[in-house]
Amino acid sequence: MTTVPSFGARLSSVIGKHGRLCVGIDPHSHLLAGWGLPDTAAGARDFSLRVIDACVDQVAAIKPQIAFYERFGSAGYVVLEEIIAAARQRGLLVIADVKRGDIGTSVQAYADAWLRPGSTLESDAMTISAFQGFGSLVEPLNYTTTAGKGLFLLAATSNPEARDIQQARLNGGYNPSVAASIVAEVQQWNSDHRRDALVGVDRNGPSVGVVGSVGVVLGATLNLEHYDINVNLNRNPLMPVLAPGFGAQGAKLTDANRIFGSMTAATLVSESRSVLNAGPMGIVQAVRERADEVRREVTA
Ligand SMILES: O=C(O)c1cc(=O)[nH]c(=O)n1[C@@H]1O[C@H](COP(=O)(O)O)[C@@H](O)[C@H]1O
Repeated sequence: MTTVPSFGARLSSVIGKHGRLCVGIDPHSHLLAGWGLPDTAAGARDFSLRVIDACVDQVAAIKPQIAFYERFGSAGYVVLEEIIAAARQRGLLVIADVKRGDIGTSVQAYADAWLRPGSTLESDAMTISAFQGFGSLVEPLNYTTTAGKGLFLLAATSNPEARDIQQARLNGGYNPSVAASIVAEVQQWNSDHRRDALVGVDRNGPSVGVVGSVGVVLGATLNLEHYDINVNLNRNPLMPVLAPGFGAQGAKLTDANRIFGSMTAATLVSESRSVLNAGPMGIVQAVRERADEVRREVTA
C-alpha cells in the first residue's frame, strides 16, 4: 500500500480548495499565432508557462494534451518535461493527456514514462484506454496504489463519432455497453482499494470526501443514459470523472449537475480553447472568471 497521499486524496483536497476546473493546455497552431508566438517548441513553452502562471492557486488541475508537443518531436518532449515539472512544483495537479493503450507489457512502459516517480515526464495522472481490456492496465493501476498516481480511463468520450463503439453492448444482447462496463470496472477497483483512497486524506482541510484514484472520462456533450451509465449510482469512494466538452465543444456549465448527477462531487470540468482563446493579455482574468463560474455553477 502507498505511503504517499493517494491521487484521490490529493484530488479531493484541491477540489475542496479551488473547485472543479481543469484547464487543458493545447498549444494549437492557431492559438500560438493568436498569442503572437511562433509555431515551434519554444512557442509552445512560452504559451504553456504563461497558462500555468495563470492557473496557480486558481484551478484544481492542468491537462497538457501531449499531441500538441509531440508534433515538435524531441524538442516538444523537452518542453513537456519542463512544463510538467514547473506546474507540479507550483502545486498544480498535472493530468497528462496521453490516451495510451496497448498490450499489458507495453502499457507498463507507458506507465513508467508518465507515472513512475523520478521519470522526467512524471505526472500526477494520465488518461488511458481500456479498449484492449481492463486487464491490460495492471501496471498503471499498480502505480495508483504504490506511488499515489491517478488514471482516467476513456469510457464515453465527447466526440460524436465514438458513439457506436462506446454504446455497443458487450457480446450483444442486454449486456452493459462498453462505456458502462468500463465505469463498473473502475467503481469496483476503487471499492476494492478503498483503504488506499484514505491514505493522506486531510481531515482538517476542505475536501469533497473520500475519492478513489482511478477515474473515467465522460464527455459533457453526451446523454449518458444512452450509454446506460447511471450517474446517480456513485459509490464510496467517489469515482473521479474527467469531463471534457464544456466551452468550445458546446456543453454548458449550467447543465453540469444534471449531466453528472451525484458523480458531480468528484468531476473535473475540463476546458481548453474556451479559456486559451483569451490570449496572453487576457489569460489571467479568463482563468479566474471561469474558475469562479465553475465554483458557482458546478456544486455537488
Ligand atoms: O481525454 C480528454 O481530455 C478528452 C476526452 C474526450 O472525450 N474529449 C476531449 O475533448 N478530450 C480532450 O479535451 C480537450 C478538449 O479541448 P477543448 O474542446 O478545446 O476544450 C482536448 O485536448 C481533447 O483531446
